Amino acid sequence: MQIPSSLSLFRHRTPTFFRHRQNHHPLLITASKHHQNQPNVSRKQPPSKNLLKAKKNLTSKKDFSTLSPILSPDHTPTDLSDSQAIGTVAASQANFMRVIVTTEPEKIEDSSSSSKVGTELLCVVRAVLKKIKRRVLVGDKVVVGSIDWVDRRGMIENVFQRSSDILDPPVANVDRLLVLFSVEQPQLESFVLTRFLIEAESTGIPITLALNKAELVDQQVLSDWDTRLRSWGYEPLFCSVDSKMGLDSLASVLRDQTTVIVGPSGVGKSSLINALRNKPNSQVEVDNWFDPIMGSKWFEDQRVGKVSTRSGRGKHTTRNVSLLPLGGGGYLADTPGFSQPSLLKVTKQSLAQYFPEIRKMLGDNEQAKCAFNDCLHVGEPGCIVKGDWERYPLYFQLLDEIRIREEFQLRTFGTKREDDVRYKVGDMGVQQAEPRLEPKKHRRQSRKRINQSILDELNELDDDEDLLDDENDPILRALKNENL
Ligand SMILES: Nc1nc2c(ncn2[C@@H]2O[C@H](COP(=O)(O)OP(=O)(O)OP(=O)(O)O)[C@@H](O)[C@H]2O)c(=O)[nH]1
Ligand SMILES: [Zn+2]
Repeated sequence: MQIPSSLSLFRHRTPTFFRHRQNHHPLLITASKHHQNQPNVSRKQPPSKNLLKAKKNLTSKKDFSTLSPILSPDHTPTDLSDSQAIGTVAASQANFMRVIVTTEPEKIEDSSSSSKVGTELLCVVRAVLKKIKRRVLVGDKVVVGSIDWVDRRGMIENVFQRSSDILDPPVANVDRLLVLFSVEQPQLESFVLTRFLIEAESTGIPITLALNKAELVDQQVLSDWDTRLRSWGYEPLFCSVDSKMGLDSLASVLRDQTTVIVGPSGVGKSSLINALRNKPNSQVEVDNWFDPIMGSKWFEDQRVGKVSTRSGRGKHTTRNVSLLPLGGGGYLADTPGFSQPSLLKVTKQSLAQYFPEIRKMLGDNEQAKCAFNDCLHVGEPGCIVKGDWERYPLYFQLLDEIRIREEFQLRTFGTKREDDVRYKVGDMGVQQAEPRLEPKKHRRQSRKRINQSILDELNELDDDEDLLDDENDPILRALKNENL
């Protein structure tokens, strides 16, 4: 078994970058206010020896004032040390993240012959980020520190603010949604397509609409769809993975961007992902990201599908997604997005703005606004949205569906705002709604509570010892060694 030299991950507890920024960064000062004193914690149950050491380290030595500020997306740190770099999280598995370096310290660039940009680093997430619930997602731009350039390891120290994040699949900083349908097999159907488009529009992320399997129908059918979809407000790209038609245009649209493909089953999403990666007839690469570094045996043991003895449920069952680097630059998520659009983020009031046709009617007529601000555009007097467009009936149909859902929410939870309800996918994938707790900012965590949650999390690690036993887990072993 290959044992990574993860010791080096833990050497620099307080990276110079953060110490430096603390002097002038207002966000940092706010963020660190509540954590300045040393925590004073009582323990409920005796944890195992090695974790006890880890806890002691966290609760006595850790300086909480270095809690990381949220970095603005276009902030470029000029004071990166030799062991720091900026990168993009391309994949995550168990406790590890694969980060591709995008910006390196200038010193490194000068002194070494080859650039470190593009280097893949195997990283852990700095414990304090987990404690303050700063989740690191695939797609996140991050600061990596404590880098060992030889062994290609590091520790994620901070996360830049996201331009967007989507939940299905969980990816940050998505630049584009590629809505993929096929003209045949399965046949293109306007209502299903509209549902996907509305769901995509509701993310606010730019959309490209592509229609695959174009080789299966004649030119007339393509041109009819082209006319129709243009009247909806889209410029469809026709393509065929089989005949390679249109793949170059698609590749150039996706260049230098992070893209998630969405669309129904069977339209060719996986085939297209493979084609754009020039990997004909191969499985989408998901599983071997970490193997070269971790050694597959060890990694297998950490994988999805292990069943917890306690809960009887699978652990780590969250969907793993990786960003696959595209030849011409940019990334493609290997996991297609929302296979069944739920439209849960869409309200009666917001639905209209997700129809380009309605947007155009309202936008084109600066002074000709609807008589009422909250007009639903269903034929109210003074409404400027007339019924002379193809998808008007579909708008009604979706409005009806959303109205029924909102009434159900109102009856069940006393609120119809999507934000107040969260949906848990329960057994057998059935969605269950439950009222959301008060937003976090109204229940600011006390220091004691934060400290307790640190201990709780470490206790959870204790509980998970079947999964992360210290002899086999390089990180726990490193922690243990460091504290000896
Ligand atoms: N005729 C034709 N068939 C295609 C084309 N692209 C993909 N297919 C076939 O369509 C079928 C479905 O392709 P997939 O790539 O699995 O589709 P998918 O969208 O990933 O499907 P799910 O995994 O169910 O979501 C496969 O049999 C492909 O070979 C194409 O351009 N033309
Ligand atoms: Zn109106």
